[in-house]
Amino acid sequence: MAGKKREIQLQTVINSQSLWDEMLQNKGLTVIDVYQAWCGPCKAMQTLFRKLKNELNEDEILHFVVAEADSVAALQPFRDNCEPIFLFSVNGKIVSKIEGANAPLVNKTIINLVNDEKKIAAGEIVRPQYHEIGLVGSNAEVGRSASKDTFDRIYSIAIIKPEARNTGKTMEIKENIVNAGFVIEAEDNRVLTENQVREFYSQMAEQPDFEEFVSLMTHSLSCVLVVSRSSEQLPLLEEEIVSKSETEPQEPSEGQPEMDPSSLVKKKWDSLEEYLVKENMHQFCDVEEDVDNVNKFIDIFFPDFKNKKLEKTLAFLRPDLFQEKKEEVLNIIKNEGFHILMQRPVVLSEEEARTLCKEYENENYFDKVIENMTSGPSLALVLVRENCLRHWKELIGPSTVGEAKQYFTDSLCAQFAMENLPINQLYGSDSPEAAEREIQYFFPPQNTLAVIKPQATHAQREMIFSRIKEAGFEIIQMKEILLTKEHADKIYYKIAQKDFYNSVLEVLSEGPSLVMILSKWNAIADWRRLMGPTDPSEAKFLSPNSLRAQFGTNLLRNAVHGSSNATEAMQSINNIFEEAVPENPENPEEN
Ligand SMILES: Nc1ncnc2c1ncn2[C@@H]1O[C@H](COP(=O)(O)OP(=O)(O)OP(=O)(O)O)[C@@H](O)[C@H]1O
Repeated sequence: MAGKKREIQLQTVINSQSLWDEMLQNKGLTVIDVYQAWCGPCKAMQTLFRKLKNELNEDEILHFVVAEADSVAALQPFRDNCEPIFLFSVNGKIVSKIEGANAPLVNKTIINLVNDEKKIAAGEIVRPQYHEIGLVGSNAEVGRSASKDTFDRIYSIAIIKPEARNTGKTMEIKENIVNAGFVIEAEDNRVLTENQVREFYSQMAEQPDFEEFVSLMTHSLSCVLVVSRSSEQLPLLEEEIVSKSETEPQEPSEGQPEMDPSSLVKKKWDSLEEYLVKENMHQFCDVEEDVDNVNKFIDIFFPDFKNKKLEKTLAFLRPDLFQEKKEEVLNIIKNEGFHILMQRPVVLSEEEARTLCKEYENENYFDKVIENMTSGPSLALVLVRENCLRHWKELIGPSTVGEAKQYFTDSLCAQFAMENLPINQLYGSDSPEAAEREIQYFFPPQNTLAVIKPQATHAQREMIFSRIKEAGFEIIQMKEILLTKEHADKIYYKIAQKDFYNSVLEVLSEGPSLVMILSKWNAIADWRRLMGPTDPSEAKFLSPNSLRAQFGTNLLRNAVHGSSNATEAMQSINNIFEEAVPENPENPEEN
C-alpha cells in the first residue's frame, strides 16, 4: 500500500480530456506515461522517474503524469497499443515520443530537456524551436528522439478441412504455419454449419460441385484458426535460415524428441495463402485474408476473441536461478496473474544455448554464458495471461544486470542477479511469433486416446470439454461410438483377460461413448493426472478436482478412460481411428 501511495504522489493521474488540457498548462517539462486501462501504467519505469525526481529536485519544471489512453480524446491514436508510450510535453507542446520501456533513452531525454529548461530560465540559451508532434495519425511519427515503433498485426482466418483432419494432417499444417513465422492466435475444432460454409466459400458458390462440397465440409470436424503476422519487416531472409541450418547440424539430446534449433530463427511471409500455396498445403487449408471478411469471420467463429485476448510466452529460468530460487520465482509468477500452462526442466545443447542467448553474442562473457546455460537444467515454462508478453518482459526487466541495477531496481533481473554472470537469469520471448516457435520447440505435442464413457450426461460432457481446453489439450479427432466388444478389445486389450472385463464391456454397452485423440506436450501423463485415480471414491479423497472424482460414480462407471503409456496410446489410436495420425515422439518426458 505504501508503494501505491508513493506512485500516486509521483505521477498525477490524467483520466479525462479536461484534465489533459489542464496538464498542458504545466510550466517546464511534463513526462507523460500513456497507458491502457487493461494493462495499467508502466511499473518498470516508476523507479527511474522516482530517482530522477529526487536527484534532479526540479519540482517546478519537472512533472510526471500517467494518462489513460481510453479516457483522453487526444490520446485516441494510442488506444489498443500494447507497448508503453512516453510523451514529453514542454510548456504544453508535445516535443518527443518514445515507444517501449527504453529506460536509458527516457532517462537521457528527461535530463536533456530539464537541462534546456534550466539554461533557458538562467538566460543562458533561448528556447529552442521544438517541432511539435501531432498525435493524430502519428503512430510512426517521431520527434526529437524515439526508440522503436510498434507494428500492427495482420490477421487471417484459416480452415483446415475435414479431409485433412481425418488424415491426421492438422498438427503438421499447424507446425509448418508456426515455423513459417505466423502466430496461431486462436483455434477451434468444430463441425461447420451449412451457413458458415456457404458464407466462407461464397466465391465458389457457382461451381458445379459446390453442393457436394458443402455436404463434405459439414459432415465432420474442421479446425478453424485465427492466424496473425506482424506487419514489421523481419531482418532474416529464408535463404539465410536455410544456410544456417545446413551448416550447423544438430543431434537431439538424449530422451528428448528430435528438435531442430533452426526453427527458433525468425522467418517471414507476407501472406498465409501465399505460403500455403508455395508449400503445397493449400488443398488442405483455406484462407481468408480480406480485412473486412476476416473481422466478420472472427466474430462468427470466435465471438470472445476481441474482448479477452490471452497471450502465451515462453519463459526460462536459467540453471543457477532454477537450482537456487525456483519456488520463490514461481510464487511471483502466480502472484502476477500468470497461469503456468506447461513446465519442464531442460538441459540445453550448445547450439540451443547459442540460439537463445544470441543477444549476448558480442559480449566478452558470451562463452561463459554458453558454458553456464549448458551446465545443468534450466526451467522452461509456458505462461498465459492477458498482455502476457509485455507484462513478463516488464517484470523480468532488461537483459543485463548492469542496466537493471541502474534503471529497473524492482525488476526480477535486479532482484535475482547472480554474481558469476552479468545477465538476466530469466528469459521471455521477444514477440508473439518467437513465442509460438519457442513453445512448439520446447513443448512438442504428444497424442493420447481419451474416452468419455456413456454414463456422462450432456452437461457433464460439456464440463469435461471445458476442463480439457483449460488444461491446454487440443482435441485433434473425435467420434461418438457405441463401444461394442470388438471396439473395446481395441482399447482395453491389456485387461481382456481380467475377471472384471465382462463388467467393463457391459458398462460400455449402456450407450455411445465419445472417443477422442487429445494432443499437447506430455498429453498421456497430463490426461491421466486430470482423470485422477481409477476408483472415484479414492479420487474424491486423493484428487478432489479430478474428472473421476467429480463425474465418476463407482469403479466401473468412472467417467473417463486414457491410455497408460506411449505404446498403448499409439496402438489404441491406430485401432480406433484407422486413418493415419502423426506418431508420438519416442520416449516422451514426464513433467
Ligand atoms: N478391480 C476392478 N474391478 C472392477 N473394475 C475394474 C477394476 N479395476 C479396473 N476396473 C475397470 O476397468 C477399467 C480399466 O482398468 P485399468 O486397470 O486399465 O485402469 P485405468 O488405467 O485407471 O483406467 P482406464 O484404462 O479406464 O483409463 C477401469 O477404468 C475400471 O473401470
